[in-house]
Amino acid sequence: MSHGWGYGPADGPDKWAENFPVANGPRQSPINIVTKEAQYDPSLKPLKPRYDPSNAKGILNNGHSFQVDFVDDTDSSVLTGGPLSGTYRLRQFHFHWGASDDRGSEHYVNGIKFPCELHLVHWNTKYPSFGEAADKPDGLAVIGVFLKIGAANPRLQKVLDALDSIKTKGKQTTFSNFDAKTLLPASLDHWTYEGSLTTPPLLESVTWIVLKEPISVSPAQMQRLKGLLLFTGDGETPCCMVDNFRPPQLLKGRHVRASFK
Ligand SMILES: NS(=O)(=O)c1ccc(C(=O)N2CCN(Cc3ccccc3)C2)cc1
Ligand SMILES: [Zn+2]
Repeated sequence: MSHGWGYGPADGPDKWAENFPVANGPRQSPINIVTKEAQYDPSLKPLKPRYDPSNAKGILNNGHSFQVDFVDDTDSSVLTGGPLSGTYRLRQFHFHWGASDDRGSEHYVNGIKFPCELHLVHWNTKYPSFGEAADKPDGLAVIGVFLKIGAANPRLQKVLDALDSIKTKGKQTTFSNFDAKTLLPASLDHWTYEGSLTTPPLLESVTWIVLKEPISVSPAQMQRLKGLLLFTGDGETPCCMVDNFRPPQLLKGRHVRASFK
């Protein structure tokens, strides 16, 4: 039983507004980042991700992607700086990808798509929990990292190797001692704008921080992602989980800022 939404013709992004009218709201994500229109903002502070590898908890096939979850009951894995005021705790990271390497990312840069995009999800500790933060305008902060086809990325390997044990929807397994910082590129230069979750309930609560520098992923590593069976629970007709991305949404007057010249 699907949870009502997906990425196919019957339940995909064009249908989401039927159950989630905020889909047509003023601050929806993702967007196409037009770099010439992004204004350098010298007031943006250096981005400071400080993650404790021991907070890694588990890896879950949630039916529309897979996510690595972190213990978030203390401030041991947090993000500060950049456009953020206050402290945001790391909750989970997940990916979006395509059936072929010509698509897969949610954000575009000057109309350019990447084969995959990593999202590291954080919530504002001014609220008592992720659930409380998730519908507040300053509740969440997501770091977006583009993956570009190139050399195999050894830092992805532990995550990819765990996928065989979560082949179908609802499966999860322990996933410990993982430093999410190793998934970030050398440069933390970024674009930032006010947006939303890119999946239902599409809550307009996300400060997006999209890194300019991609990380590499090899074609073989991309194949591992595409082999995931999602959207289905055990016993249902298996279908490969691919194309789990929402297309870019209207800017509606928003401004994108750049942390670099
Ligand atoms: N692609 S994205 O980065 O924008 C993104 C997608 C999903 C999530 C996420 O963890 N949830 C979406 C809703 N879900 C259920 C939920 C739970 C509590 C309150 C409200 C809703 C959790 C976070 C970021
Ligand atoms: Zn995402």
